[in-house]
Amino acid sequence: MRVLGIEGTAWCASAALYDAEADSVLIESDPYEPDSGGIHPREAAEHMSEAIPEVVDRVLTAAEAEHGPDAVDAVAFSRGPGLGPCLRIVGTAARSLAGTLDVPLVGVNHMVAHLEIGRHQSGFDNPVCLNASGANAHLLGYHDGRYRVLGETMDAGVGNAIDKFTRHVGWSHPGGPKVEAAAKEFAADASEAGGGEAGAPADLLDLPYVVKGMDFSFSGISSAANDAADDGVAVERICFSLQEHVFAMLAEVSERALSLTGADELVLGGGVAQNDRLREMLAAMCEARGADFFAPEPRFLRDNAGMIAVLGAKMAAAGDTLPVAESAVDPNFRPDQVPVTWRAGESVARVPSSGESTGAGATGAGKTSAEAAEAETVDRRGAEATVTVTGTGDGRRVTKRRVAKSYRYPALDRTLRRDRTVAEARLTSEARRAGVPTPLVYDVDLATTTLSLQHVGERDLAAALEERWTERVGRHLARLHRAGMVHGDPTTRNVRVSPDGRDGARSDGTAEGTPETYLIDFGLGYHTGHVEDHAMDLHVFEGSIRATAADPDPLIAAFEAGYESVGDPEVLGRLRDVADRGRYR
Ligand SMILES: C[C@@H](O)[C@H](NC(=O)OP(=O)(O)OC[C@H]1O[C@@H](n2cnc3c(N)ncnc32)[C@H](O)[C@@H]1O)C(=O)O
Ligand SMILES: Nc1ncnc2c1ncn2[C@@H]1O[C@H](COP(=O)(O)OP(=O)(O)OP(=O)(O)O)[C@@H](O)[C@H]1O
Ligand SMILES: [Fe+2]
Repeated sequence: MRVLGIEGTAWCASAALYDAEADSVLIESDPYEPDSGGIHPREAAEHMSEAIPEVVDRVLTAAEAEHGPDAVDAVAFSRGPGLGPCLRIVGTAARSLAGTLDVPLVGVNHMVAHLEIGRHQSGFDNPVCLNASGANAHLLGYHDGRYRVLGETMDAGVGNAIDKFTRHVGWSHPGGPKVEAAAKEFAADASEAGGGEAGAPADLLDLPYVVKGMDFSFSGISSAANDAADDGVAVERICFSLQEHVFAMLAEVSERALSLTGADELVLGGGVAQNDRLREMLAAMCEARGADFFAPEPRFLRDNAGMIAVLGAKMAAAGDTLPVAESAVDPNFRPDQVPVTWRAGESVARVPSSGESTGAGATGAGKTSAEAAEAETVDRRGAEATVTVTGTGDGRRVTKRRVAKSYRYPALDRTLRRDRTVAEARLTSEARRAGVPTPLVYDVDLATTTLSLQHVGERDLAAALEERWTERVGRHLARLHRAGMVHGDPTTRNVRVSPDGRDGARSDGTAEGTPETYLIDFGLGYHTGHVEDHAMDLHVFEGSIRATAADPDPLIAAFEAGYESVGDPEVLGRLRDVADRGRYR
């Protein structure tokens, strides 16, 4: 099968021919380059109306010269997301070409295409995908016939966040490559001058680092970078610091997604993925956890019609074509709206089956959870920390050590680990005083960023997802919020449950209460009375359920009912806004 693809969601007018038998891709592109500022939608659309027919014509001419008049078996086009005026031009061109050639039309989601080109080229079975593009930034994982959004930016796309800074300092669009060059220059100059530790230049600028579960935010960092420029900080230093913060955030949430889903493959997509430092950090993160990493070559990372044609061929082969009457474009087309027809019959995502031994490096692996619970020592590795359990029965203790992340700039890494260890010790205790079941904190060692904690629960909620537990988590978060705190990372891996315990009575029948669900891992928690921050906690918890549960709705309904019975109804109202805001424009 040969598919002609058309791309033109924002800046890149592109056409491509994918020959599935030969697995070869011919791409012809014509970028729109704004004279000043960022992308102007009207100018971009004018560019598309001139450039799309030209690139299509070039590809079609080449295809027919080689394969004759029946060279094309289907026409695929980017249906969204993107700028409405640009998308409409692409849609019109695709419909008319499919009609002229009398072949089927395929409507492709641009973000799913960014993901699938990496999966196609890597041959990975079931990877988590990080899409790092201009207008977007999100993590996708396949589960039950859809790509779920495991985490995403709460405001700008990663490229746009960087471009916002370069516009501020008067650099032309696109800013990403210029920031990369300036950051490299800063690192080279610093290392010539003697540099800092571990080969890293000294003098990282302190910028906001905002991660909430697997979601993240760039608005604070863009403004802080602009302010630094206004204050006269050298622009190369800002570029270096911007990259170190933004890409470390992306590497961290990617690691969390691998840890939560149990996946051991990561693919990278999108225009920002052309950045060497981002790829280097992700490769280092994956190597440290024993996961495989793949990023396609640059021509398939930046916007291009090659990826549209490749996914278009898979969709056409699955019979997933579009009647013209239903082929309207969608500027807000989300990746999780796409029924993944081309992976039908594949095995479903691996979800950790036991909370006792997920992730690499578990010495308890291969044992049943009962056997592991009896063992003297059990090691587990979360996304941030290694956890060792010592002792038996009620005397069990957990030693949790936040380990250094080699992908992160050393001083930033140390600060994050230290701050989170302090926050976890403090908030774990304060939450308990507010009536939320949490482990007792026995000891804190900041030099080694290690906590000694009471062992609680018999398994992670991820391994026992039931409505009766999510209802309790709702109550616990409501109580926490009423006390002016947020958890910051309330996922199904950060709730422990004791299925055999009974509320109000110990499992041995004595009067002392044994709560059935505990919140753990408060490292991203903080004090706040803002409705917005409280709503974000609920958003993160619901996201972690959607990422792993086969039937999330009843679990979420129970969670919200639990929250409602104790908490502020305004927070549940705000939750709807937060969820919508994460949806990119
Ligand atoms: C919906 C669609 O229109 C949109 N397209 C898009 O954002 O173009 P894309 O080619 O994927 O990414 C462009 C972004 O990629 C950044 N970029 C390009 N090279 C870069 C580099 N070496 N380092 C950092 N950023 C880079 C640019 O600054 C720009 O912000 C998207 O995929 O979100
Ligand atoms: N106090 C505790 N009692 C029982 N088990 C615990 C305790 N603390 C941690 N664990 C276990 O260790 C795992 C990892 O701990 P934790 O979540 O604190 O670290 P992390 O590296 O931040 O992990 P993640 O990224 O999965 O959230 C937990 O999912 C849980 O199974
Ligand atoms: Fe893109």
